[in-house]
Amino acid sequence: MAVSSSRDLDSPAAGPAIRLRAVTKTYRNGVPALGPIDLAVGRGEFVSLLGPSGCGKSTALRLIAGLAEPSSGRIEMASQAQRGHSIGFVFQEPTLMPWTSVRGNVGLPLKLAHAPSAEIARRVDAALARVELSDFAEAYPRELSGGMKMRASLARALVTDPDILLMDEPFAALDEITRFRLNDDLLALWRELGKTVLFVTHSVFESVYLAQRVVVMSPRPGRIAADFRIDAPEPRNEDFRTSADYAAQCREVSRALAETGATKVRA
Ligand SMILES: Nc1ncnc2c1ncn2[C@@H]1O[C@H](COP(=O)(O)OP(=O)(O)OP(=O)(O)O)[C@@H](O)[C@H]1O
Repeated sequence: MAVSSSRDLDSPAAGPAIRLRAVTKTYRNGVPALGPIDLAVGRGEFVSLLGPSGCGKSTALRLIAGLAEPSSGRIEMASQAQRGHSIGFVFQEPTLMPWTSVRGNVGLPLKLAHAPSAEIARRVDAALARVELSDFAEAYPRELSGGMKMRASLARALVTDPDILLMDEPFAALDEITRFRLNDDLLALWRELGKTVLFVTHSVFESVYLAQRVVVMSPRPGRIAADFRIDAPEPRNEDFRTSADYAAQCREVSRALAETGATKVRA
């Protein structure tokens, strides 16, 4: 089969931040992990990819980040993001280097880009302030709570001022109180910074709370089963989380997820 895969420049002025056209991914071992999927994420939009374990959500993020190539189809990015600097990636594990401080970890992408040390210091300070971790700049990862480690990881993704933030179940391993707090802080950052966010999660509740659009994926190979626009007052807060409207939208998204067969027990 002819394979056409590319990460082309879209029109720089208009168009979405990210566009996937008939993208598929089959791994070398023959596992068809994803697609075909078509997806457009608008500039400044907050979109959540929701789907069962193994449906290809992380694969989709890795393809968008350029960490892997699609087997077929095309991925088009807005011009800034094409240069790679303009994508920030936050993983489920904070993946901090244990031998250096929070400051050293957060500054790593700038150090790798050979930025001058004064600029690194300035941008690291700004990123740490954004995630409320300024007081822990000199601490080592082992001295941080799970939530603080995730804040450091988020600061590291923000330090290059990317246009696009790709987040792969970043809060899944955290306790619920910490997760709610980070949800609110992430929304505040998104409102302030206007970045395009693509946020992968297993959680219906988290996706409806955070996203403007929830894209529901079917089991592997993941395809788009439903695409919901979430209707919520701004800013979203505890009132929304406890509202009948939130509960109703969660039910609707849950139903769509169940209709994909995702919640059936598989042999
Ligand atoms: N490098 C790889 N080589 C072979 N198969 C892979 C590779 N990476 C992922 N897979 C397989 O591709 C499928 C999709 O994996 P992926 O991690 O993208 O799913 P996911 O939806 O993110 O899952 P989870 O929610 O559990 O993290 C799975 O069946 C997985 O085992």
